[in-house]
Amino acid sequence: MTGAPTRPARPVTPTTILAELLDDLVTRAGAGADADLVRARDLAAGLDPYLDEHTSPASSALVELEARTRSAAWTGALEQEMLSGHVEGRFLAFLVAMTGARRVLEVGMFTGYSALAMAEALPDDGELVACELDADVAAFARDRFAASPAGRRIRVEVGPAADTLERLRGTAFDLVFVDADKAGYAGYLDTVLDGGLLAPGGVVCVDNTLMQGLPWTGDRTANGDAIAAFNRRVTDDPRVEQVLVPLRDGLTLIRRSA
Ligand SMILES: C[S@@+](CC[C@H](N)C(=O)[O-])C[C@H]1O[C@@H](n2cnc3c(N)ncnc32)[C@H](O)[C@@H]1O
Repeated sequence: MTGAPTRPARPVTPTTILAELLDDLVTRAGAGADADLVRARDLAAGLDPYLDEHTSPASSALVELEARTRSAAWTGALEQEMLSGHVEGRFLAFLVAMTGARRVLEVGMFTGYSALAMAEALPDDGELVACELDADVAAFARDRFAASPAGRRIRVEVGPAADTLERLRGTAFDLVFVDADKAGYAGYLDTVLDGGLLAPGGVVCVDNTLMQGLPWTGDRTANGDAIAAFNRRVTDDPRVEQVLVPLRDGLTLIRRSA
């Protein structure tokens, strides 16, 4: 990445993709656009701003982290759209506080937004272990963690998450947030469940389980297929119960079956 400003974020969630499609239709229809079409566009386009406005604000450290992520010029596999952001960050922080989690594991850290959001909700002696493959983006995140008091609760593990999870076998976490390579999701969940990584009563949160709507519409892509297969596997897995929450690009909460 470099310091040059990059393009505006593109839509990457079912709602924002829908809003963009409807906006194109309204534009194409011109002055004669059907009132119901305009209403459908406004419903879709207004949802995220409404959620933002009515969710408690992010800390100044998170606002700064997001601004720096948005203004960096990303290359290769990384892009600004990977950042989870305000509402999802608040949701994850709420889960940490609500469950009384003391130990959190994150698989896929990027610039550290969700890691720092969750760390801010941990008690003083809490710890968050964040796995990240890319050493440069890990350095970006570490720089932001150093600028926040909650950052000292975060330990970054650089390398393939599968290797880190193997090393962590037997270390229990109260909350696990999976947000890395989609093809790896099933393996991560298996290691977490079978490798002693989930504390009794612990919750696993898995991101992007709607994957831009690809599992039920549109073109086949590797990520869409991986998420479709993962969702089917979890649905059929007698070890767990789950709920798919339509937050941003979909967040599935998973716990062991009673
Ligand atoms: C969607 S981003 C994470 C976003 C972050 N959780 C947030 O809220 O801002 C996915 C991250 O997973 C990392 N990643 C991809 N494959 C990985 C792997 N095998 N092991 C560890 N991290 C991986 C990518 O480098 C990327 O930074």
